[in-house]
Amino acid sequence: MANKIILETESLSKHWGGIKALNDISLQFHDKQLHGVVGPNGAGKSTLLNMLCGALKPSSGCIFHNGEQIEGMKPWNFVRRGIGRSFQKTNIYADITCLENCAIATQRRFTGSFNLFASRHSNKMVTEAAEKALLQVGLSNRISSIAAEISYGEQRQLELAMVLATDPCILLLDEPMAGMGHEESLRIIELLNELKKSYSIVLVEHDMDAIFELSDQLTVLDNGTHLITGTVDEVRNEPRVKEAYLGKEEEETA
Ligand SMILES: Nc1ncnc2c1ncn2[C@@H]1O[C@H](COP(=O)(O)OP(=O)(O)OP(=O)(O)O)[C@@H](O)[C@H]1O
Repeated sequence: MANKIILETESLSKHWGGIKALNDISLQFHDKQLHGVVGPNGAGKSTLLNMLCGALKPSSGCIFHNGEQIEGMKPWNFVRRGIGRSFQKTNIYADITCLENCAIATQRRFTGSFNLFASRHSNKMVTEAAEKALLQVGLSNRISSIAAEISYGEQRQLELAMVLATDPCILLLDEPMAGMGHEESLRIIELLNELKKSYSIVLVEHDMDAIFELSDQLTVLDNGTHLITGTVDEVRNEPRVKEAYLGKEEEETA
């Protein structure tokens, strides 16, 4: 039986003036699966993630989380619902420790009136959640390191830890392997293979080898339109995709 649908878009569109960044996109994201999203530059991948995390309001269409319509809600409501987002550019606070970075991320859960109840007890919970997130990404040995002083690859791992520290059930990841060397990418692939056993992951990534290895479902966007969603084999064997994207990539890398 297929895993349950945890997040869903229905005819989702985002237009800026005459630019149709995304047009009429209907997708389903399943629990404990990794759903890859690929497409050439400007296809609309980041726009999709920005709408799925509540940072951007759709021009039209709907987003459902566990069947409940959420596209009109505030971004912090998305976080509280367990929808966590990482960014293309490293988004860490450079001058403080890895633990402090994760603690700040954890506190994003406790926004608004929750701050009224800040206490030693909640501080302990925040620290424990931050430590757990660092452990999950293999950075336990960096707890007290200043973020600016760890390697670039570790900084990307730290950013993943900061998403995990918000206690998500859905991870929206925008190019977590960007700028990484081969060894560092392999570490992230291993990590995502582990994380997808517990989370629903939407992964935007230009590294095709990584996307093919990791994706349970794969969506191709092209110029704001939805070309296809299927298994990696289905997508790779689709003639339109072969010609338009993967064929080109494969030729280039052959
Ligand atoms: N704030 C904005 N105002 C106007 N146009 C925008 C804005 N943000 C994105 N766009 C346009 O929307 C389209 C989709 O952009 P988006 O960043 O989502 O693509 P992408 O697939 O993530 O590209 P890349 O792989 O280069 O990151 C592009 O034509 C882009 O120029």
